[in-house]
Amino acid sequence: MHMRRAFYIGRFQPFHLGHYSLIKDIARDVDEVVIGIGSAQKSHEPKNPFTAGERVMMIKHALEDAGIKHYAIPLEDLQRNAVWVSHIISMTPPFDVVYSNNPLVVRLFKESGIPVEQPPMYQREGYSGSEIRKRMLRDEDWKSLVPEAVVDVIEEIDGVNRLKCVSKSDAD
Ligand SMILES: Nc1ncnc2c1ncn2[C@@H]1O[C@H](COP(=O)(O)OP(=O)(O)OP(=O)(O)O)[C@@H](O)[C@H]1O
Ligand SMILES: NC(=O)c1ccc[n+]([C@@H]2O[C@H](COP(=O)(O)O)[C@@H](O)[C@H]2O)c1
Repeated sequence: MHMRRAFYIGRFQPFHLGHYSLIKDIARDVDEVVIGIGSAQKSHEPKNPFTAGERVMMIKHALEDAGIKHYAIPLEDLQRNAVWVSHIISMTPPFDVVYSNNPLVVRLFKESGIPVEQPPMYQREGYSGSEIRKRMLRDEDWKSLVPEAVVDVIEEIDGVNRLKCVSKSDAD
């Protein structure tokens, strides 16, 4: 029997409850979820504090707790948007459908003839990587916006202090 798989990409800086809720929805429609960890080459920057491997840990532990079958694959950016979809396909398990709200991602996959679903956003005021990084810098509550497993990973890697350190010279 053909396994149905969906592809979903984000930077996951960090993986938050908006991503988590959406992946739980996607997992109801397909057998397995292929998660692309975008901009995998980036870390130690105000907008991208965490490494690809740390983001793999966040996703693995959060989704393991929920029993969701998935693959989390780090994917580096390319200078050439026109060949980006081929790059993604070359690095991932085969998938039948893409879920995204990023206009460029939607456009590139549609132009390649791959079906795209554009799901609604969950509580975008709080469930947003930018908002969570801002709260980390200000010592405001951010732990309620991410799965518990992600709090553990960020504490293990001293993530908040790293973000504060890399944000000192370069306002973002
Ligand atoms: N609150 C949310 N609910 C549902 N989907 C979300 C939510 N936030 C982001 N997404 C989806 O996740 C993908 C982007 O992931 P990304 O890690 O860039 O999240 P982000 O919160 O937008 O990050 P940042 O604020 O750092 O740019 C997009 O497809 C986007 O639609
Ligand atoms: N040419 C490229 O490398 C290319 C094109 C489109 C999206 N992407 C990546 O896909 C991810 C999209 O995720 P966001 O929705 O979080 O922006 C980002 O990491 C972005 O850099 C890369």
